[in-house]
Amino acid sequence: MSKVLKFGGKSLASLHTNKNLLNIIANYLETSSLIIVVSAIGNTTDLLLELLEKAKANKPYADHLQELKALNFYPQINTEEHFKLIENILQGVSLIQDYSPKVQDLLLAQGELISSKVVTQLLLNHGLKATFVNSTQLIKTDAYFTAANVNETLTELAVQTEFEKLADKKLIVLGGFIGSTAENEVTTLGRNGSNLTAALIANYTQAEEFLNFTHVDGIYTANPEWVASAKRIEHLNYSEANELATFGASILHAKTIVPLIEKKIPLRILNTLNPESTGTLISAEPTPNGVKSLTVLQNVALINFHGKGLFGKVGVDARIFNALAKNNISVSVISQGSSERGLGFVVNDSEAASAKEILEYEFQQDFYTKDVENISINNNIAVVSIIGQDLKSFHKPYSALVKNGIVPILFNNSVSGKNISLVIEKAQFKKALHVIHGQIFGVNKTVNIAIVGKGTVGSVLIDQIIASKNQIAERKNIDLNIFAIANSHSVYFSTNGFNTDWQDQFQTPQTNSLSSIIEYAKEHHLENLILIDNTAAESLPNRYNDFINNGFDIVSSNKIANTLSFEFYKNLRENLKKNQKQYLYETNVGAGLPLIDNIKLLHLSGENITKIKGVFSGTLSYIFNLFSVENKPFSEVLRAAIEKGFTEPDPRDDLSGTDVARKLLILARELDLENELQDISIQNLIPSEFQSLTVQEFLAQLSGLNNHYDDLKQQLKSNEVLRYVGELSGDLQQQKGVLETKLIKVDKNSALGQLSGSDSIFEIYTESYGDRPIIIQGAGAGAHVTARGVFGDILRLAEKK
Ligand SMILES: Nc1ncnc2c1ncn2[C@@H]1O[C@H](COP(=O)(O)OP(=O)(O)O)[C@@H](O)[C@H]1O
Ligand SMILES: N[C@@H](CC(=O)OP(=O)(O)O)C(=O)O
Repeated sequence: MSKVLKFGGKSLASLHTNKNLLNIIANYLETSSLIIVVSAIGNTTDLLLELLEKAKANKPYADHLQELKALNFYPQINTEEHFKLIENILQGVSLIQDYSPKVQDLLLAQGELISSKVVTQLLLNHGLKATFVNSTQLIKTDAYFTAANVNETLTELAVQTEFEKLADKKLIVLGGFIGSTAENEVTTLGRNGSNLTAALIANYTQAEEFLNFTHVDGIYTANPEWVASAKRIEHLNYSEANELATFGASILHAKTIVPLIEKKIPLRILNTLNPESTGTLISAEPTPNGVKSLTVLQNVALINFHGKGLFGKVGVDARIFNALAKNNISVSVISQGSSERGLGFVVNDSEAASAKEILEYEFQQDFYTKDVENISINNNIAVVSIIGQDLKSFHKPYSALVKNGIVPILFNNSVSGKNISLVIEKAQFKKALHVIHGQIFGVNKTVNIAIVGKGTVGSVLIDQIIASKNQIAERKNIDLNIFAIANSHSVYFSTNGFNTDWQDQFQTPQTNSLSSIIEYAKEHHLENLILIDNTAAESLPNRYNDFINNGFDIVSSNKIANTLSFEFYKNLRENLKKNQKQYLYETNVGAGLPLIDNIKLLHLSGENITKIKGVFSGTLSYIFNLFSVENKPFSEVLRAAIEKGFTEPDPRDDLSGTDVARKLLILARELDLENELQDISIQNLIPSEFQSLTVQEFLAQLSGLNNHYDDLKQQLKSNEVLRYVGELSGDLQQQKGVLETKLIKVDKNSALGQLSGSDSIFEIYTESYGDRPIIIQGAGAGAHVTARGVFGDILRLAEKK
């Protein structure tokens, strides 16, 4: 018994330096006779096709031809006969500026004819007695040039007759991919066809094994060129491998597996360049259930057949598929959706136009009676197949896709095996692969983050994410990848994600437009997108919808979006709902304190929140905690707060009460109250004569505030302290609540009175808790706690993705 060994183009690419091919053949030859099937050397087939196209366009091609000659040069092998033919064909094509599929096949076949002669000579030179066989004589096909169908009876006969004659030869070499018609016109079996040649020879010679030497370590869970985290598969059964081949895993020709099944010949995919790898075994042995791999068909088109009048009528489908089959057009995915959508099916894009014509002819009578309305072609699609997927658990990859803005145009599960194919927009196929692969194979899912704002909170957050990245990857299987960092005028990108030295990673901004973040994500097929807004910018919230429409969730420490008009607030939420996206802003009130989520949950669970009251501002907390108990003028306390960096650059932004009012409004809207900022009664702590000063003037005159605040302090009883509070009350079942911010006197033994440092406190009164409010208290400001809070929101989103 013999073994069939097939070597792909890349395995032959550097024959002079690469000893692996010789070693592999010599090793196997010690224990078995061998039939070696070879593809054309390197990218010869692609070069030949390019030459044809150049000649057809009447462009110069001499350089290209030279490249081809160099690639196929081997001493002692006279390639003149082949190159004469190649040059003649190209001259002819240049003259008439066209070529037929028959001419294409004759030209391409020269690649495999040369390589099989070269490999024979190489083996002979190394003392291995190799015999060359011209495979165009063995593989008999129909005349469907460029993708000819093998005539199995004639081929079996030809192979067996030839191999009987060669019974005493232990090492035979032949070219894959090529054959000939009954009239001896040269044909090819379609791209990657050498695998099919090898499988047929294995069948007809009853080989014990088919070893397919390629340049990757085996079959992977997805094309490793597209999905870097794809894993090698140890074992596939025939039916899985067949689905894989049929649905586009270009590592196998679509028809490779069938000839092996009949005689149960095992196929092993191995790597010529890495002989250590055990590769992938394909055999009749059963394998565990579950998804095995993802494949893509790219050169396809979707035909939509609209014919409401015909549905329900017997025999329509048969008419469609018979008409196509008669013309040798095969259909890979079929979906008969709702009657409005008619029937959709996928064909090779090169056959789409003739498929349409054939059907228009077949159904001309039905067009006339208006039973068929329209037959259209969509070339802008790809088919992603999930091999091994059953319908039971399909909802998971499906919803992962939808969350990433990829809505399949149609899908079906194959009749031939466990496999679901999705027709999607061509531009989205790589992203779809990443999303499904991450979802199914439990390998880490990547969450791609763009951070706008690299001030105090922004930069602390970036450091925090980078520092915790590895732990999160290990514990949660989530890879947090910061792909963009921006401020109001510059955007910086990093293909592999920013890391510890992120500050040095961007010396010059790559662009200044925030839209480029969206473009970059599209171009790089990034999935699971989050935009972080760590700015205080008024303008950025207006861009949120752009990001949401393009697949981003939003996390924001910026309060603006929640405090613009209620109309804006509502529209944003409607758009989030429409796009199934989320917007988290836990840090908008109380920085890192778990406030908003708790209020949301209480409200959602039907708990009637009757009042929320508290010290919402860490800055004002610090100022009045200190001022109330220490014997210091107000200006001195305020200066201490400024020096500690607790205030905004202009402290009047804090003292005006607007920040507290915004927080109050955000909480009110969580309770479904439709208040506007203007509805809030805000006590401005700046006496009117100080309100129109410049910042510098104001800072120079702080002591002017002392009299006013001393007066207030005088009025305090011995057990009282001052607190600046926000309060939300009224009938909260109504559309609007009563919202006010004010400086009040409280008992120093009360919860509010006991507040210290720059802590915030929130008292949440509800019907069930009566007059004992839920109290949330702690550091309510500061870059570190705020960044932690934003980080918490990111993780919340990442886990749901
Ligand atoms: N699931 C998959 N596993 C491994 N490789 C795949 C897969 N799908 C597609 N490929 C592609 O198949 C290529 C190998 O097949 P091919 O080019 O025919 O090799 P060769 O020319 O060496 O025979 C790889 O470069 C890889 O990109
Ligand atoms: N040379 C042909 C046939 C083939 O199978 O090649 P490879 O084994 O290198 O994919 C092609 O490029 O399509």
